[in-house]
Amino acid sequence: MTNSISIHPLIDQGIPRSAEAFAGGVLVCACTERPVKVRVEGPIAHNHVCGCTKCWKPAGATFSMVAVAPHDKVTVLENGDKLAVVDPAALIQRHACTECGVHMYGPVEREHPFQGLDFIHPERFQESGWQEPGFAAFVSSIIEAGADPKAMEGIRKRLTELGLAPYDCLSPALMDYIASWTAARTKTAQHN
Ligand SMILES: N[C@@H](CCC(=O)N[C@@H](CSCO)C(=O)NCC(=O)O)C(=O)O
Ligand SMILES: [Zn+2]
Ligand SMILES: [Zn+2]
Repeated sequence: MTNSISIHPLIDQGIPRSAEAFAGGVLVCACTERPVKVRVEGPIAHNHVCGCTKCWKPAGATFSMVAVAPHDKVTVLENGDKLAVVDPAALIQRHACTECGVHMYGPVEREHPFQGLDFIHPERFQESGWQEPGFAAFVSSIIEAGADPKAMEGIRKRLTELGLAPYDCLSPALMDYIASWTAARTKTAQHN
């Protein structure tokens, strides 16, 4: 019974399809008092579920749900004093609410193919209609968080059933994008 495996509470019953183009919204943390609010202006991209140990997950989830938006479209609206960077050494500078733990936005500031993008968790939007996740990244990494390696076959099967192709890194399209960026940079360096 692959149905008994919880991937993420919001998608275990099937992925909600976005009706129309998502125009952006406000991400809200889980605090009942003084919640942190972050505006994302315009659409999000590359929504996916992620099995890595670093992305924020709601209680009971095996995978996080994470997407990107351009950094200049992301603005802290309220209670930004509650935010702190989880790991200053990480590529993604995850800004988390120090009270409830929800990661609100994670900019990539270093020279990297994702530089200029912020990682966000669409499920924290107070609005609905955001682009649904399209693939599953870092699937093998759930073992690092305690999943039984013997359960992996069933988990990959369930992800596939949900329409989330499982990958142990990012999707082929994103991996090709990263490799193209690296190749272009290497070429430039060789010509200098
Ligand atoms: N096995 C590690 C993998 C962590 C990892 O590399 N995570 C990816 C994906 S996060 C969203 O897709 C990544 O790019 N991380 C950069 C960063 O975290 O700064 C683990 O599980 O910890
Ligand atoms: Zn909070
Ligand atoms: Zn992740």
